[in-house]
Amino acid sequence: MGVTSSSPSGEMSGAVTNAIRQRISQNTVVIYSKTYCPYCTMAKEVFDKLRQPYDLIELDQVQDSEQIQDALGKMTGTRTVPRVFIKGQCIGGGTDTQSLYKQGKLQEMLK
Ligand SMILES: N[C@@H](CCC(=O)N[C@@H](CS)C(=O)NCC(=O)O)C(=O)O
Repeated sequence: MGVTSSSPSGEMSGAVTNAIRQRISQNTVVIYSKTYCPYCTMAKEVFDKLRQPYDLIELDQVQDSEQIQDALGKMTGTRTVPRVFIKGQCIGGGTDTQSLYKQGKLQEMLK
């Protein structure tokens, strides 16, 4: 994310939040995930089925993951993974993604 760990915490969290905002505004679908998380797999499988590309951040494989999760918690009200964004809006986690898909609402959101 290009953020140094030596930044004061306020500056750091602002930079992390800005980086998330930039990412979700530049990609139709963004998934903040962890490689071993079954709910994350559930969300990824839905978009794979739809052949919908997504920007994927595996938080167990990046630096600053705690700060990113904190920022996601503040932005979306939930700190768990996955955090799934469509067109800049958080649609929730894995169960939410699957439920929206089954109702056909996810497909509508992607149009
Ligand atoms: N109901 C949530 C459950 C998500 C959940 O429990 N995720 C776990 C990982 S499998 C989590 O975020 N645990 C805390 C953490 O990894 O920081 C969903 O469907 O997304």
